[in-house]
Parts: sequence; C-alpha cells; structure tokens
Amino acid sequence: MSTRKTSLTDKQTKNGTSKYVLERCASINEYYDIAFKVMLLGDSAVGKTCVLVRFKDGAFLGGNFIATVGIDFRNKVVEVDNLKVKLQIWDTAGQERFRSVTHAYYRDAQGNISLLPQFVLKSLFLRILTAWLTEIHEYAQKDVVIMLLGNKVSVGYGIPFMETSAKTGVNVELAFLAIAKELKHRATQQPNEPRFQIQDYIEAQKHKSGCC
Ligand SMILES: Nc1nc2c(ncn2[C@@H]2O[C@H](COP(=O)(O)OP(=O)(O)OP(=O)(O)O)[C@@H](O)[C@H]2O)c(=O)[nH]1
Repeated sequence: MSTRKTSLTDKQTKNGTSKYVLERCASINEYYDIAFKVMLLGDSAVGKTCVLVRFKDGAFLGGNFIATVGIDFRNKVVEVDNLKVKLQIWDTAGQERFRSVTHAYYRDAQGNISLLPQFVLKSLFLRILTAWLTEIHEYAQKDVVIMLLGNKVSVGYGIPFMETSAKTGVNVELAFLAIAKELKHRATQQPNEPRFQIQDYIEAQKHKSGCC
C-alpha cells in the first residue's frame, strides 16, 4: 500500500498574480504494482494541464487561460494486463522562463508526452517538434518512451502520435493507457516475448471505439 499527497497546482495570470489554485491535499491510500514517471511537455497554452485534468478528473478546465508556474504532478493508477500501473504525471510549465526548473525533472522520467500546437503551418510545426525532441534527447533518459499529442497534424517521425482533445476527452485516456502499457511491457518483458507495438495498439483501440 502506498500513501500519496498531491501538491498544490499554482497557476498564474498573465500579469503575474497567482489567483487560481486547485486544492488537492487529500491523502489517499492506493494500491499499485508498478510505478512510472511521465512528463507532459510542450509550449505554453498547448493544453498540457487540460489534458492531465481530463485524464485525472474527467473534466475540461475551460475559462481563462492561467499558465502553470514551475511544475506539478498528479497520480493515476490504471489497470494494464491485470497489473495496477501507477502513472505519476508531471505537468510542466511551457513558458521559457521555467525551462531550467523543468529540465531537472527529465532524467527521472520513463515517459514523455509532448503536446504540439494546433493549426500551425507545417514548417512551424516541424520546428517546434524538433526543438522539443532536441530537449528530450538532451535531458531525458536515452530509452525514454515518447508520445506526441496534437490536433489535425500528421507526423512521420516513427514516434507514436495521436490527435486528442482535452475539451471533448477524445483519445486522452487512450494516450495515457498506451504509454502505461508500453512502460509496463518494457519493465516485465520476457526475453522471447514479442515487443509491444504501441502504434498498433493505438490504431486497434481507435478502430474499436469507432474514433477518427
Ligand atoms: N477548445 C479547446 N481548448 C483547449 C483544449 N485544451 C486546452 N484548451 C484551452 O487552451 C488553453 C491552455 O490550456 P492549458 O492546459 O492551461 O495549457 P498549458 O499547456 O498547460 O499551458 P502552460 O501551463 O503555460 O504550460 C486554455 O484556455 C484551455 O481552456 C482543447 O482540447 N480544446
């Protein structure tokens, strides 16, 4: 059994005043078999906090945009092949001025989910993607599991990619489940067992749900 205490999520308005705090101090006993750290990366306002809140609480954080200050995390336990997998998901501030704070956390994470901006020109999209992949390669573990989330853009980088919406919830649960499965398979894989194919899993699940 493990006990956890989530930290405060401190959000900041454009003028720098901290006015919105998601209060989550409850202590909850939750059982899990295996735990992984996953970081949410991406430029400011791409929707990292909203995706995490959608996954954790099933709600959409609408209203005025309030930027994350520094870094925060939420835990969620998901079931993967009869194992309880705890994902400790780190929500990083996208603003450049917090980069030195967030870089310090890359090394401990087994998974990275990078959110990419919607509706930008392909050349800009590729520039942003390359910048984030360069950051990941510089600061993260060499064998970190990477997933890209975005909207209406197709990527040919051999990295699992999904279109998601924190607003409608489409594909959010699937994205986190897929990364939990990949991490669990890597951690428990027997020598002769075939590798888990994360993109195949994603496609099969999308097909099942009749989604996009
Ligand atoms: N329509 C729509 N709006 C979204 C969606 N996801 C996020 N938003 C909006 O986009 C804005 C930014 O969302 P956040 O999740 O706070 O962005 P962030 O990436 O955490 O930003 P930083 O904290 O600065 O790194 C908010 O106004 C959200 O309401 C989505 O799927 N659809």
